[in-house]
Amino acid sequence: MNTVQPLASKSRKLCIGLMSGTCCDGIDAVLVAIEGRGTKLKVTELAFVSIPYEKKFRARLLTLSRGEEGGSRELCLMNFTLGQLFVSAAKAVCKEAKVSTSEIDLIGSHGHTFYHIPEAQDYFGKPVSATMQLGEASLLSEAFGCPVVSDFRVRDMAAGGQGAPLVPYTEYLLYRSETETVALQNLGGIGNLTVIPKHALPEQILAFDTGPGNMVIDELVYRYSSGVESYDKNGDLGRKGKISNSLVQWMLENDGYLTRFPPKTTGRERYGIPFVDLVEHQGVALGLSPFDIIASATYYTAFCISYSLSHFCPVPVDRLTVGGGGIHNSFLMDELKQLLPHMPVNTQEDLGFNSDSKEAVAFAVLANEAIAGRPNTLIGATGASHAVVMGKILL
Ligand SMILES: Nc1ncnc2c1ncn2[C@@H]1O[C@H](COP(=O)(O)OP(=O)(O)OP(=O)(O)O)[C@@H](O)[C@H]1O
Ligand SMILES: CC(=O)N[C@H]1[C@@H]2OC[C@@H](O2)[C@@H](O)[C@@H]1O[C@H](C)C(=O)O
Repeated sequence: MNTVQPLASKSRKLCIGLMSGTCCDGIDAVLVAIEGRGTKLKVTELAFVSIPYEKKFRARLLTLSRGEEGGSRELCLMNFTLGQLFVSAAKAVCKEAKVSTSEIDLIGSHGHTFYHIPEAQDYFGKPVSATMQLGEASLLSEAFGCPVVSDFRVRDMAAGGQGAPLVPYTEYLLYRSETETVALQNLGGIGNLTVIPKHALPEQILAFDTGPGNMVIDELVYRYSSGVESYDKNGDLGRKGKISNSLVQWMLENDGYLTRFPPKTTGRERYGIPFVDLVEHQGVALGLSPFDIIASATYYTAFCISYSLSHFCPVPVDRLTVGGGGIHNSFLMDELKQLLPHMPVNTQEDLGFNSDSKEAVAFAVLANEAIAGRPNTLIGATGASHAVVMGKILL
């Protein structure tokens, strides 16, 4: 018997979406009311909270995920510790909305991407894709007593996909247009682009990771502020520097990801500390100041987006809508607009959406589709052989 069926048919559900992104800055929790599903979906945001990780905890999580220290015991503990933090964030968003936890119908939790290797080799030398999201969802199930959907990416990988990006399916449901070809750029730790041609069918949508979003900028700022700041607030530091063509050219030549054709996805494994070490070393060798290096890294993020739009887009784009925390970096936004002089660039806010809650909303929506047994992936985003129902359902 399918015990989620009555819930799947409920006309209006109160759902929580939970996300910890590649910036590793904390947990985003959103409470939404969801009516309908598929192209009939209606989502109303009721409350949103972002609970930052404590500095020491964040540093340990990053160290552990780089595999430099820690072992099986700590990995096991981290899964449950994150699970508890997800419970606290979910409770906090209920409090913010003045909704009791017993009123929640459904939770969709992305967890935290601990490691993601879409193109690896297994022990026997065969190609394999693997990914691991932490944040034990059973703790949410126990705390809220409602169905919880989690661990979305693995099912897509099992179907031959890269397990990312997943938000584009929800962008298709919420942002498609009958009159325009819409492109959506997310500026999180990683940048990712979705192109939705006008009147598109799901299989006509293209989405992929463009390269670094804020990840390289954040790490540089962290270093130059001796750990006091973790991002370039409003882009003020980058704006003080001068973009170095030589450093940008060097980044381009040493990137190895940007020029590859989609489907493709990337993460901290490529643009994390080892990459930043090289960028910083090269910047110093070129005689650049910290501000110049931050400015050049910021420009590079914008360059990757404009390169991706001009090289990989199958159809002309009518407008670009940007979301994710990077919209608050006005230097980055200005550079992006300058690189795309003929394209209208706006933000999610201009369309009445919240940039910061978008990914958390997406995982509530993906959970809502999963409990109805509806495929919730796009093959043009992940490269899977067929669309699948992602998410493990805890009843
Ligand atoms: N006021 C601000 N000024 C400049 N940058 C900001 C500001 N606020 C947030 N950011 C940037 O946004 C980042 C967080 O963005 P977001 O929460 O969208 O990333 P994420 O969800 O962790 O990443 P991903 O989408 O790759 O998983 C911060 O690390 C910072 O770089
Ligand atoms: C493996 C992983 O966590 N990938 C993230 C990352 O951060 C942004 C980009 O790379 C995107 O592909 C994905 O996240 C969003 C939520 C997604 O799946 O759409």
